[in-house]
Amino acid sequence: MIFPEDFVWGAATASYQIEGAVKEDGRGQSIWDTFSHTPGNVADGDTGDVACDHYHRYKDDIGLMRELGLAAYRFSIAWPRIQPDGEGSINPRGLAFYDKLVDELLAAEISPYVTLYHWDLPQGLEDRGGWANRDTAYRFADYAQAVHERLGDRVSDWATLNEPWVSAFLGYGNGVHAPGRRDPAYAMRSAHHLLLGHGLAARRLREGGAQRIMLVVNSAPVLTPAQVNDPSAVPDEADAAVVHRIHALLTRQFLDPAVYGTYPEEVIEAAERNGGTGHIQDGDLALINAPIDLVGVNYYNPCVVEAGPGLPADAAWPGSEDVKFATADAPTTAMGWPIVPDGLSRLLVRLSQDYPQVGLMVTENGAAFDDVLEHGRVHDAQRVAYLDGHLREVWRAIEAGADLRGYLVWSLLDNFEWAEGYRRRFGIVHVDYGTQTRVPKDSALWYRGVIGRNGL
Ligand SMILES: OC[C@@H]1[C@@H](O)[C@H](O)[C@@H](O)c2[nH]c(CCc3ccccc3)c[n+]21
Repeated sequence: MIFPEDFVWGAATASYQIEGAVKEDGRGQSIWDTFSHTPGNVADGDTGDVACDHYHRYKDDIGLMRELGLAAYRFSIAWPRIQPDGEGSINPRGLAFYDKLVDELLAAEISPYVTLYHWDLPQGLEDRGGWANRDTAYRFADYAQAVHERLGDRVSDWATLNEPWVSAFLGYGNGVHAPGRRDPAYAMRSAHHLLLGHGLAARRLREGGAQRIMLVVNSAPVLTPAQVNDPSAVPDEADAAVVHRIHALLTRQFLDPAVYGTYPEEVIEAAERNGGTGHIQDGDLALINAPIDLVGVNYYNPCVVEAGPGLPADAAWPGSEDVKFATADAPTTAMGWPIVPDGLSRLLVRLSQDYPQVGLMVTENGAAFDDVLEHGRVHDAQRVAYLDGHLREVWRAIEAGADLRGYLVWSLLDNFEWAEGYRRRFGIVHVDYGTQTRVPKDSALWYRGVIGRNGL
């Protein structure tokens, strides 16, 4: 299976998960600093205070990327390094770090893919309402413009947000992520203001001459248990209604406004059930509908649902009523997520049909397994099998006509896995957090071969 000539092979990370140095060079506090330092929120009391110490080790890490032959590296910029309080004057030392990072990547002939927001909102903005406050969307556009003005001459690929669904529904809906709010009305408002921030920022980026702009979403084919292994299975009426609604809330809630300037009716209905639609102002959808070039797709597993009693209160989010999130008849990763490779091709083909105007890029795909470092090696055969299986599906989606531009594995390094802390390892490179030693796993060596052959 040989991929297109210009197919982009890379890896992805995010600022709070790898950088550490949380108080260095004027960095302000983020909601993840606050959340991780609040006892009970993160497994083992882990925080991102040190993480992979990438802030100090970025040159060596880029050397690793070069050895693996990566063509692209997706990373996120920590807003609190650029504007410690989320607005106002720019912190020159914060911006200087990313300036050096970009130059080091270019020197290694690796294309920088910048994510402007990967969840580390400045705490100062959260103190003023965070994403539930409409003003935050405008602060985000100012921040995006300031970063683009400094890096836009060398960075061509810009993602505004990483996974607004997670920011809104895990951050403000069920509170398992920062800022840990449990308010369904706030969740609906936050989802809208994140989209507004995306649209406003995308316009500033385009005005500044950005070459490619993307919105990155967590997405999945929404399937009944029977459909997981039998695509021809026909769900009953109740299950079909749940599948349709969850697809609307998980994926269409974000891609329909961005690509078409419309909300699915299921989103309006969820808002009407949770605080109303007063936050949606005339003209907002036109602002959100800023032209973008690509949709970034983060895929890990299908979303398996059937009609049922709904999530318990501490896990529920607007729209999850009457839904039972089922398990699939499939092996699982260390996260308990089902391994269903053809879910990726089914998703990519569906998105290419629903949103033919934009290209697609797999901006995250990967798996956590209980890796063992022995004699200086990590024989992560399960991760190789996971990646191999999913890459075959990416190839099939291309064969089926999807405009797939590239694949970025999650993640380059083992890192801070949000509420799971450091106990879950997604990296193709092992990190010993005690010594900060990096060891490429077998999956990294395998991936280097895939890149060298441009295929499987
Ligand atoms: O959980 C693995 C990765 C995270 O480390 C990335 O930062 C994030 O972009 C990302 N998104 C997803 C899929 C949605 C999800 C997010 C968080 C927790 C569970 C599922 C998986 N991942």
